[in-house]
Amino acid sequence: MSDSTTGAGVAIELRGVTKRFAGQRVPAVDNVDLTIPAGEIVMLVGPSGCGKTTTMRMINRLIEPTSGEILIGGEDVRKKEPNALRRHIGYVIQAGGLFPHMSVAENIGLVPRMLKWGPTKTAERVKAMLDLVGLEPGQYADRYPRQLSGGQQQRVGVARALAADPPVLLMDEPFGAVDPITRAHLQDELLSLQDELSKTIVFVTHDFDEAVKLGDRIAILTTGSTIVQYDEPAAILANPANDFVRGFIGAGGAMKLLNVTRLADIELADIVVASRDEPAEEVRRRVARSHTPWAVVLDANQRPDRWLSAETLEDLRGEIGDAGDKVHTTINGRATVREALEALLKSDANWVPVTVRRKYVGSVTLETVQQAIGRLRERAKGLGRPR
Ligand SMILES: Nc1ncnc2c1ncn2[C@@H]1O[C@H](COP(=O)(O)OP(=O)(O)OP(=O)(O)O)[C@@H](O)[C@H]1O
Repeated sequence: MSDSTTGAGVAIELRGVTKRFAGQRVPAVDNVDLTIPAGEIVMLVGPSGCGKTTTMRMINRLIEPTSGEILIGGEDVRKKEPNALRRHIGYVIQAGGLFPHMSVAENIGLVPRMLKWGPTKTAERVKAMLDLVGLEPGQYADRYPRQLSGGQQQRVGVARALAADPPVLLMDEPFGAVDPITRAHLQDELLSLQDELSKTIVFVTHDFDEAVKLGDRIAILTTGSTIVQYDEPAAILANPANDFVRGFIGAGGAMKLLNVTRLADIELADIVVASRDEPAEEVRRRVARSHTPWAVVLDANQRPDRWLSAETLEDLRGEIGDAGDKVHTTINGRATVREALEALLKSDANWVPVTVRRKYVGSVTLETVQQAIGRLRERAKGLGRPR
């Protein structure tokens, strides 16, 4: 990692990392191996005192490991002077960790100033960062942290961490001190920021649901930062390694799995598709051979327009035309299986057409949802290898 390192994320690797604090019988972090891929959000989840914070703080050398090595972008962090290292690693802690005697602008401009960016470039950057985190610069730049709400302080904390465009962001329970609604907003904002920025983010949390929502991967840790399971959220939900992980997932694991699975990623029901200018006879024959006693009629732009039951088809002669009932509900392929389930339960029909860029791609039924869960479980068994 050179001094000029900024921008998109780089991989972080922990190799046999141990931290033994003076006077402690057992190490706080015990021989941990962990690879954090570039540009991903990795969540460290585990009970209080298991060593999450210690693990994270060794990455930016706020704590020095007793043994083992930590590589960022392939370079050993010990080769860098700690302060220089930290200028290229954003760090966000609970309540933002802002300096109370500095204004918002001074807090955000801290690292750019240390990097000797000059007043004009720093001021521009402060403004851009406030915009990025949704705070009006004219209104907030000159305030002091005590004049901000908890959520606003947290946003400033994120803005400060991102100011020098570091490739790596360490976030230690950053949203722990705000109310649940603000917390959900901040989580959504972090995800949309990450869509733009692709940083490598290590994020400590107690909250498994937060881990599922934000993480590309989740590391579930126990005493000594020992990794019990490290995988994608869907794989952990579908196939928890043991009772300890099951305990973390808590109640409703199957529903949480539906929350992280998109319709575009599951096999949809193959309902008979018809067009307006087709002879009803043809469609009737296809429906008779299919599993579902109805057909979906697409318009000229491949959008789901109407649907025809087998009974309606029975009496229909000639072209389909305007026959059948209007399709009222459709769902986008980016929606989660849980949202589809809700749409199914709300609608009168027992199926909902799925669209991608407004074109019909398949349908979702209760059976589709059930099969998807089965397949996710199967796939997770294959994915659930230790990494
Ligand atoms: N400076 C220190 N000196 C001695 N022991 C320490 C020090 N810092 C942490 N520890 C111990 O190391 C262990 C791991 O602490 P750490 O703060 O990393 O856990 P954590 O998982 O982040 O906990 P929490 O979720 O409660 O923040 C704990 O047993 C803690 O008491």
